[in-house]
Amino acid sequence: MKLNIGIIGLGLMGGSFAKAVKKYSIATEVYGYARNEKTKKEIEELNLVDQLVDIKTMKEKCDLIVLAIPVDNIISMLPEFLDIKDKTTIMDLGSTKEFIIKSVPPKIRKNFIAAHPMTGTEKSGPKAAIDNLYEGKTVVLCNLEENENQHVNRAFKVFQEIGMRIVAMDADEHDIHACYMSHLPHAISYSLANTVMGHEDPKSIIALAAGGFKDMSRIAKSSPDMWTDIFKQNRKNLLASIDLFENHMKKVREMIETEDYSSLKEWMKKANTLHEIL
Ligand SMILES: NC(=O)c1ccc[n+]([C@@H]2O[C@H](COP(=O)([O-])OP(=O)(O)OC[C@H]3O[C@@H](n4cnc5c(N)ncnc54)[C@H](O)[C@@H]3O)[C@@H](O)[C@H]2O)c1
Ligand SMILES: O=C(O)C(=O)C[C@]1(C(=O)O)C=C[C@H](O)C=C1
Repeated sequence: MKLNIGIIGLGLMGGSFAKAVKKYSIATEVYGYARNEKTKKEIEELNLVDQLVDIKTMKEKCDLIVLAIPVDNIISMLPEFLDIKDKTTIMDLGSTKEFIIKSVPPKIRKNFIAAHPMTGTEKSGPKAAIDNLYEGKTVVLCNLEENENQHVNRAFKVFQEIGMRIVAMDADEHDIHACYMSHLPHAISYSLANTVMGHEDPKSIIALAAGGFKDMSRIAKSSPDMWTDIFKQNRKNLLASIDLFENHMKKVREMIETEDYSSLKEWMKKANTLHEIL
């Protein structure tokens, strides 16, 4: 399958997607769209796309247009695509799905594939784009029954050819799972980073931080632009998950305070079992 592919937003996800479709010879041509001159220069220096174009040209030339920008920006850009051709597939890679799908204008709903690749890093921008980000990873596709077959088939082919496993799911269900396995961990990592920086001076952090703290705080480096939008769009689920997490913090605090070490050990043993399945 050879497609003209347009990518809007050539940061970690979009830039890595460009690399993947080139590697597997899926694209005849890869077109990119970026807003500012600094980003355009970076994209050109990194040779991420064949050509940088405007949205109008992308709509004329592309079979598949991929939105790899923060989730609120995806929603605000949707009206731009009201006049795409029937055979053009448009797809987003956003980390939330319910709000985005609800915001798709009915006229282009059949064209719009709501995708969430369950892969990434804490880095952002064109320089963060890497080879093999998608290979062997899972992509969640939501509410596919609202899409026309030609667009579903095209999305399946592209993701399969870049080596991904596909899971289909309802958007509301997706947002709950993504909350517990991605959004809550980010809220915890940001909280941990701020807690430690509020107590420890930079010199001590540099001298003493070891693997455990580095592992737990890696994702606290993630882009505030991207994550503010995600927390906003998945607010309801995130609030519920924070309540459950706080219950565990209260529980561990209580077991330590009352010196109930046998319960503490059982609680830890239960947590150990996570890695029997992961
Ligand atoms: N980072 C991850 O681990 C990860 C994983 C899965 C999904 N996602 C989702 O993928 C999307 C992109 O995330 P990313 O990590 O690639 O972010 P990123 O910051 O690395 O890249 C986004 C790029 O889009 C540009 N951009 C923003 N608004 C734009 C607009 N209106 N028009 C054109 N360009 C615009 C930014 O300048 C930036 O270069 C987000 O929706 C995010 O939720 C991210
Ligand atoms: O590995 C990382 O650094 C990530 O943050 C990737 C990660 C996550 O695992 O939470 C981040 C956002 C997603 O939408 C999907 C994946």
